[in-house]
Amino acid sequence: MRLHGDVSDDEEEGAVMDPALLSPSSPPAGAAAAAASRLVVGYALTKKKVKSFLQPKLLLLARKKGISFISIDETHPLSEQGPFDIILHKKTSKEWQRFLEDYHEVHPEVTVLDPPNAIEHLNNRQSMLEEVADLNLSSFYEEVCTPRQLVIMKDPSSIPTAVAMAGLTLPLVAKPLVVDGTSKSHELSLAYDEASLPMLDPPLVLQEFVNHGGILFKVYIIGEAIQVVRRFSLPDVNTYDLLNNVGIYRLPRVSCAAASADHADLDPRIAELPPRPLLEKLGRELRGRLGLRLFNIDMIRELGANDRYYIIDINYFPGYGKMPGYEHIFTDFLQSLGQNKYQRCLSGG
Ligand SMILES: O=P(O)(O)O[C@H]1[C@H](O)[C@@H](OP(=O)(O)O)[C@H](OP(=O)(O)O)[C@@H](OP(=O)(O)O)[C@H]1O
Ligand SMILES: Nc1ncnc2c1ncn2[C@@H]1O[C@H](COP(=O)(O)OP(=O)(O)O)[C@@H](O)[C@H]1O
Ligand SMILES: [Mg+2]
Ligand SMILES: [Mg+2]
Repeated sequence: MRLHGDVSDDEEEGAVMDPALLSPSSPPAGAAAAAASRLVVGYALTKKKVKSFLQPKLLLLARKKGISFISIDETHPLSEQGPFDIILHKKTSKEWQRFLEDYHEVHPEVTVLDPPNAIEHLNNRQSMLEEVADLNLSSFYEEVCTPRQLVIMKDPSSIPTAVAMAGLTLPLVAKPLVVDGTSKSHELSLAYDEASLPMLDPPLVLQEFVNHGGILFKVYIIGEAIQVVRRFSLPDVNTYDLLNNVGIYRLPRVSCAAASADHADLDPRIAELPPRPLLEKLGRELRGRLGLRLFNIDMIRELGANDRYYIIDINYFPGYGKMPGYEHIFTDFLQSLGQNKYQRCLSGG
């Protein structure tokens, strides 16, 4: 929280936009930005994430609200950069984790979004869903669960026996166990028959495929704010498909931003968004249990069981840039963190 050198909103409104602020690839110089802002946000994000997240509309609005973004140089000590009020990051290396944790020990006043060990929980497709499995969100009206799944660490030849012993029903979605930001970790396949299972490549999770009318709900969480969008997903698998398909099918990358189904002409029973109170409860519970403030949930609703929802994926710091109005929600969130910190400062806490 900058207590000196503040610039009022009125002054900011009239200010001429520095072109450097409009280009995500050339963030403002640290000291200059810090001097003009009340909230300094350092970021350590991949190039791809910088491009999708730090869009001109976010930078413009942030600037108006007295928030500046500064790129962190990971090769230099963090204490020699900034000073930061908030650090945003999505980097999976152990070195970065240690670097950040060491810095946070010395600078507990800096808000780190989010703690590296909490993020790590989402980098593995088994641990990411554990908290959901422990949730007791099912009510008289709805049920929230995860598909049954099995982890295979090695020895592909043992998969058919392991699947039979776990009582999993085919078809199965095979997903790489570790999610590390590479496109390989998103290479999924669908296994139709038991005999082909040894062709899979562990370590992976095998998850029961759930028919859901081909529509997925992406639920974005930013602190306490929740936004949900519809995306096209995989088509349902029927008995005919099951009887006539054998082998392992590589799945295309589905449910990405280009697959928006928000304006599609859909059967209302399939298109209907999950009820708001359910999403709020889910967001609140998962925020607390995961210890994270920035994530999204991929959710599907079982076809023919209109009140049963399955959570199939949770992503840290997802593609917020494709979420309608994200610039407002995100800057409001950053401001609220700044406010809380300022109040704690005033009360000597
Ligand atoms: O695992 P899934 O469910 O696919 O979620 C992905 C990841 O979060 C991607 O980020 P990352 O590549 O950092 O893992 C993100 O890409 P961007 O960060 O480029 O936006 C995608 O945004 P969409 O493209 O909006 O789906 C988001 O859908
Ligand atoms: N168990 C499942 N049943 C039906 N469809 C699924 C299942 N798991 C994944 N999918 C489909 O595959 C897509 C990608 O799977 P997901 O687990 O979200 O992996 P990623 O992390 O690569 O996004 C989902 O968005 C959904 O369309
Ligand atoms: Mg997903
Ligand atoms: Mg994912």
